Amino acid sequence: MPEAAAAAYRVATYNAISARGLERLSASHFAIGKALADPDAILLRSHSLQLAEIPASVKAIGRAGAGVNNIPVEEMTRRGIPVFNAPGANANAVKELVLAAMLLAARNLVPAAGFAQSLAPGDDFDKRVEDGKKQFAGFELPGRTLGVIGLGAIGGLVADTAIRMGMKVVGYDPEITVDNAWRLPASVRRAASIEEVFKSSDFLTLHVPLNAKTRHLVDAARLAGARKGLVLLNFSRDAVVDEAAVLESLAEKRMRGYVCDFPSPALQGHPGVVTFPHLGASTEEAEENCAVMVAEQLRAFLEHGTIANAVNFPAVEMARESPHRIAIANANVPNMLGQISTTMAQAGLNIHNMVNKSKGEMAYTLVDLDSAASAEVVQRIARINGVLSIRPIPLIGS
Ligand SMILES: NC(=O)c1ccc[n+]([C@@H]2O[C@H](COP(=O)([O-])OP(=O)(O)OC[C@H]3O[C@@H](n4cnc5c(N)ncnc54)[C@H](O)[C@@H]3O)[C@@H](O)[C@H]2O)c1
Ligand SMILES: O=C(O)[C@H](O)COP(=O)(O)O
Repeated sequence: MPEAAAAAYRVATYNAISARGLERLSASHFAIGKALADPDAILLRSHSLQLAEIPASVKAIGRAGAGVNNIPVEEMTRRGIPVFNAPGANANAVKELVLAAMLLAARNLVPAAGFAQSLAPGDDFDKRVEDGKKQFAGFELPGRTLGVIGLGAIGGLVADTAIRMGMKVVGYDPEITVDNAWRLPASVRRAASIEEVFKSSDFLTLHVPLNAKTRHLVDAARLAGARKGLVLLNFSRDAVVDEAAVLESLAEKRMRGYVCDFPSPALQGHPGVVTFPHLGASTEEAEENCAVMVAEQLRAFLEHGTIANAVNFPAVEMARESPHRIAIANANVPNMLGQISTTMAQAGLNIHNMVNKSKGEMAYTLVDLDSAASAEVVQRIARINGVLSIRPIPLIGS
């Protein structure tokens, strides 16, 4: 995309982002380019973003997808930079791949297809087809139990579809949101512990983010308590599973199969393992949905300071009633608003409208002023202990 000469904002991309999303950042206001220098925002998918790639000019990061473990989120919070993602935008794509994974494991489709492809031509071709098929006889899904760990956007859809297919579903998610709980079919059984899910599942599917609590959530101890013949499905992240423990369980014929979206040297060529090249969100629809959602969120933040779907910032909306808007990220401690508004009052600035929201240890404030704040006032606010970032947001014409 050509760099607009007078663009108000610069966006550096670190992965291919769907054109439908980039179209939301109009060329008149946004210069977009691969690893563009001095960007106001970074837009990426799974690129593992290093701190050295995040210069001081960056005001926001947009992840066109769900997982943000490839972004140094805690450091961004300390710098007062929101990290946006696209919750739910690729959930259907992942759900469909999970269903495919269950079906291919139940019917031994990968080795069966390999067998059929490998048959040499010859007179007895049909006989060899019929003789060979008995090695691949499988089982059907209705009546089998699916365990779902993580009942968010993807886990919820997988649970719902499995119920519709006649499976029993047992779910585990101690941090489930009220909205996600309401969306679940009533017949999803709530497990009291993660061990109960392992014990009662024929298939177990993981839909949690990768973080300190979920790293090696599937380990040797939990697999030892799993139902014999378990098929484990991992479309979450590689490190949610201890691969060595899975390979051992497969070797001892306690587990039936491992289907995952994360190939690794240790898994290569292993019978009982099927891997895909991180394909979960790679559909035209999901790529568009994610790019459009995150581009809109970045645009709203850069142009107006409003926040939707930031993983580290509160949601903040405020109708634009003044061209003189200031956005401030600050520590969520007493008297921050008092100090900010006093500094503005001392400079003779009148607050027209204001909103302040907090999330965990940080807070975010939008202020519409009746007149412009000078660079000196902005600097004075920036120096208040606890202010993480401050940004005057001029109203740019359409
Ligand atoms: N394979 C792919 O291409 C692909 C695509 C999309 C997402 N993902 C992965 O899937 C993850 C989930 O995506 P989502 O859109 O469903 O996210 P989500 O935020 O909607 O759902 C995650 C759920 O996990 C739950 N959770 C967190 N910690 C937990 C724990 N210790 N035990 C049980 N539940 C826990 C949360 O409460 C939440 O309900 C992403 O973070 C990403 O890593 C992979
Ligand atoms: O977390 C996600 O959204 C997925 O892992 C998709 O990653 P991708 O955008 O690189 O396909």
